[in-house]
Amino acid sequence: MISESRTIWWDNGIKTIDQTRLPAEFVVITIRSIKELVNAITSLKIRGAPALGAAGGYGIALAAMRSKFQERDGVLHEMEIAAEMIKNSRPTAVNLSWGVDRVLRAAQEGEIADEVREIALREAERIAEEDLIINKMIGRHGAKLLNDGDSVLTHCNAGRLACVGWGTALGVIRQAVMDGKEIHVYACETRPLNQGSRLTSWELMEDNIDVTLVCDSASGILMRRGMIDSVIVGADRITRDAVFNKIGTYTHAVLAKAHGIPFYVAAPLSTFDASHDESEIVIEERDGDELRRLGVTRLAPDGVKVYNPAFDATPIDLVSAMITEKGVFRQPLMPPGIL
Ligand SMILES: CSC[C@@H](O)[C@@H](O)C(=O)COP(=O)(O)O
Repeated sequence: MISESRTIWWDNGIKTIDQTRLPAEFVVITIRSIKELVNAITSLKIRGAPALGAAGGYGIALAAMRSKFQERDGVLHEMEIAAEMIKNSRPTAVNLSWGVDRVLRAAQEGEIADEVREIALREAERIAEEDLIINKMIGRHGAKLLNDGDSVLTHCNAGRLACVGWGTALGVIRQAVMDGKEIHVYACETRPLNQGSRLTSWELMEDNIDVTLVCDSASGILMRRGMIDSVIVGADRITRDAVFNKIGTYTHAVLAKAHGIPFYVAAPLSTFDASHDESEIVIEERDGDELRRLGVTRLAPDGVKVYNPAFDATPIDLVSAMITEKGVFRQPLMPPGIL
């Protein structure tokens, strides 16, 4: 049975699965303040571009609901302050600011405070509901690229946990399996925070999809031995010239090119940012302790210098096709209306 349940929803606050506790524990948390939301985003309790889009939208609704102001402008002002805090919590994934701005823009239409609140929550719900529908469309378009018996390599977690449901890269795989194809997935562990081992392998096993966990640097041997038919990853932002995704994605893309293996990027149109080039995008750098330690276990000498970028940029000429809700795009790679 393939899971269609939602990973983020509204119920007197933002409800979501705490992804830092998987796979050991499945815990649903309730976020009731902007401070808690920013903490949940920076600590990766909520993560993955489309899930961040929904969280950003719900965050603005939360700011509206919690505002004590009786006047429209007071509520909107508090929402704008919250918007800045939320957007600054993770700079690379464009969906976060996209979700925040979309709800903020819609709420401007409200003429009185209560109407602002009502519109904000309605728009946030719309983003979440649309995400599920869009991911299903991505899945249906992308599944046509996979053949019965294929082995697919994926990196990080671009599954239902990273979205409101279904997933982008994993949504393509889910759909292919639902279509009756036998698909085998190699999930890269995704150092340093192990989204591949903790989340992707858990999620696929829950759905009885055949998955083998490999360390990130095993992709070369797998490709050289002819064990990979295609690579499918998600994206945090797609500029005119590059795909930003979890650190390590670029390495798989270069290897795929060298071995003549298709490298696919599955993402909604909301992840495309055609107004920028690679050079203009800030890549989030995270705390060095993510490499120095694993929980309480020391992995490196205390104080060793660490460079810990959370994402890398893959030049788009390494991408074989973009899989979006509007279809699969090869030449040109950018969907119509994006540029
Ligand atoms: C559909 S999710 C696409 C990306 O957001 C995903 O591949 C990724 O890189 C997530 O990084 P993370 O740091 O775990 O938020």
